[in-house]
Amino acid sequence: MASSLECDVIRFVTGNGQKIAEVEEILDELGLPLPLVRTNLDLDELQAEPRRIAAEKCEVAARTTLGPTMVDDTSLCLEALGDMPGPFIKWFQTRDDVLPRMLDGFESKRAVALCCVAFSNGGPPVVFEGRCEGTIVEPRGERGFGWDRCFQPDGSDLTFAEMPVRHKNKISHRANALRSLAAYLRANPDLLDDICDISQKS
Ligand SMILES: O=c1nc[nH]c2c1ncn2[C@H]1C[C@H](O)[C@@H](COP(=O)(O)OP(=O)(O)OP(=O)(O)O)O1
Ligand SMILES: [Mg+2]
Repeated sequence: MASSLECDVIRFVTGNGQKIAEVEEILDELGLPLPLVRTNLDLDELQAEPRRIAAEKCEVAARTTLGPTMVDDTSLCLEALGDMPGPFIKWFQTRDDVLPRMLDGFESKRAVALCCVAFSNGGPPVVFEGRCEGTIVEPRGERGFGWDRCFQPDGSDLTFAEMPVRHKNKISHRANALRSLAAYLRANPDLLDDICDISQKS
């Protein structure tokens, strides 16, 4: 705790408070409590391949915030629909049961949640991808956000919205992306030189 006060900050650019809450909890759990500060910038999201959306958004954000920046862009890919809506998922969340209704008449209910976390400390962004496979089900549960009530990860009888947040944060697409980021930052501690000393935090 004390060391983070001596640190500069990383701007986490998002309009979604629940997303950054999960990111902070996952990083804590990984023993890497980065000094994140939420910055609520409404930036355009280039519609492209998911990794590029995150990279582009991070680059624009780093230029705008003029400092170390992180973004998370999350896609939900439905097998029956050729991986659509993917990054467009946000615009399909008009009703709680919209995902199961979209798959009415399709045999496959398979879905992949894909989280792309991009980080830049001024240079070109690096992107880390995390996946979580599962199935789309009728909405169940009260926790979480977005499409958590309709996503049941493989290996569980519960939707993300039914399981304790700690459990979601162990197995989620976001946790998998942040594990790769943590490994990268631990292998390249010089990247955080101006921000914080992660050796005190592991
Ligand atoms: O773990 C998740 N569990 C359930 N739903 C989720 C999750 N993560 C993102 N979501 C939702 C939010 C948004 O409807 C869409 C992704 O869009 P995405 O652009 O990444 O998020 P956003 O626009 O809400 O926030 P931001 O300002 O960081 O772009 O899927
Ligand atoms: Mg967004």
